[in-house]
Amino acid sequence: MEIYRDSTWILEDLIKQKENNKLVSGSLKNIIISKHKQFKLNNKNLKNVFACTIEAYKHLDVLEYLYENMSSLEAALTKLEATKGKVPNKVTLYLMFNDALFSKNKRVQLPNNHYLKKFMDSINKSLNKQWETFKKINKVNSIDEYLAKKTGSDKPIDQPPVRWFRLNLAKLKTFEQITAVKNEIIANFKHNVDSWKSVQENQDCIYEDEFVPYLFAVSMDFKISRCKWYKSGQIIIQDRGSCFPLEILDVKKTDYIMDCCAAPGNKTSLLGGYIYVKDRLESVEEDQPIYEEEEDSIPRVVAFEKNDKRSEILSTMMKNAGFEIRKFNPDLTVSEQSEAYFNDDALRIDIFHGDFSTLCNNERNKNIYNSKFFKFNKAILDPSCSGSGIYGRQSIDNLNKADMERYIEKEGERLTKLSSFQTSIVSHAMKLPNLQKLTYSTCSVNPIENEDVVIDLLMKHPDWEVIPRSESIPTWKRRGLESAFEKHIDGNDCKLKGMTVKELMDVKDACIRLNKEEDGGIGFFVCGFQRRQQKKSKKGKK
Ligand SMILES: C[S@@+](CC[C@H](N)C(=O)[O-])C[C@H]1O[C@@H](n2cnc3c(N)ncnc32)[C@H](O)[C@@H]1O
Repeated sequence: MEIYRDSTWILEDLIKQKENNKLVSGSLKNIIISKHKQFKLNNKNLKNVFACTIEAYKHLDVLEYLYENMSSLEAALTKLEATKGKVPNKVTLYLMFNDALFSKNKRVQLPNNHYLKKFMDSINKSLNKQWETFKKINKVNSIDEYLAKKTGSDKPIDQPPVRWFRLNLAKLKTFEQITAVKNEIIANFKHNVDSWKSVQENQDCIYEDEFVPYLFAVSMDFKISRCKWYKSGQIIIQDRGSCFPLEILDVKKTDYIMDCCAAPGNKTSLLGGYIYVKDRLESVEEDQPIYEEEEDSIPRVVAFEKNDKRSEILSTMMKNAGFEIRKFNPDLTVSEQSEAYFNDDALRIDIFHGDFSTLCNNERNKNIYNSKFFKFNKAILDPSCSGSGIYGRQSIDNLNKADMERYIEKEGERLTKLSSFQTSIVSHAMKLPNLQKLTYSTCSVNPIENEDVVIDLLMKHPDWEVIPRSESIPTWKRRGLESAFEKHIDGNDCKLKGMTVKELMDVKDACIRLNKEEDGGIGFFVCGFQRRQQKKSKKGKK
């Protein structure tokens, strides 16, 4: 009964959101997990509660119809109240109806002698009869057909076409080790193919990416989490697009880099691997350590995260990935430090549990900027976004879209807010005097969060320009969305202040898009920016 009780709380909350005209956003899985935590529910039931709630939520209108139209229900409930003195509420009934009609074994999850199981058995016939009527009215043969008809989607599967993983350079201490693990992984597959599409249906194939070093794609059926390299932390699951910002940032040994919106930390750990390793890989002797002693103990990578829980996740992820961490609170006290943080050969990452946009905003924060942060010359900005490029949202998006008018209105408001937040956080970074290069990225496919933000930033910050295509993964074909730039052109003129049509098209070319599925993974957007070189004055030239 605990499963139905917990699922009832969560489903009631989701229904309330819907009734209050709030669109449910994010993946349904994450919503349910967070509600599970919010209500402090029994973790052992999470999997069942998840399945039970998600299915009932998807079928809500059908369950409402059955509840309203089953003529014998009222009498059966009255009888139950007379004998037991209690009746399940409407939402619990929805959940039990859903299990009885649409679960795999078409059974409610209760022991045979439970009074509610007996109650459900007593109404089972009329429930099925009402469901038959519903199918007839809607001219469908199954619940899946009904959902497909309602949402206009014929795609029941919402998962990436392949799995991507990369070597974790922080755990591979010599070039020899890197090569050995890479070769061992490849040898585990029968075929080393030259396109990610070839691995899709074939568990025997592996693809080594041509754009990101040490990144591989394998079939979705290959269980990465079961293999020894994953268990030992030598490989990390990371989508292709998510690795692109670091390729554009062109990490050098002399860099000091901020990851301004870091949790859960996929890009931070990739960055950590690159900054301590990458530019030494080519020249290093086979059996020599790839890490050199640092000249000082000033952190080279700092990661900001303002959310409490996500900041915890970030620290755990960094430790698991092999980094020594030091963690600061918003009041700038050290809250946690790995024992080996100050060891000479430690790969250090500093984590700031605080709001990046307050950096340098007041006297106290200026002090930090003027000390440790003074050296930071590059930044990654991967702020919160609508997540419209990620997987696991299809059912929730389709449900929202079924109510199209409300969807368009609410989604429009939400995207406008997100877009102005995204512009403001990158704007803040652009004002930090020592920053020379940064990347802006989202896992959204909406131009308002992507190309529009890029244009907005260029208009607000004439001292910054985009990193040109020639330095931004030039061979990647899919660049900025045509329509997002065309709207700024009037005949032969660019409507944007101080920009020619040619310059605008160069901006389009500097942007990179990865289309969901078509490019092998999540939908992703990234654009690099650099501070314009100061033109030398005539006096200086002389
Ligand atoms: C899209 S996620 C980052 C994903 C991460 N870059 C990765 O690759 O794993 C955005 C993160 O930025 C955090 N965030 C949003 N605004 C922030 C701010 N002003 N300061 C610091 N972190 C912020 C959010 O809490 C969220 O964890």
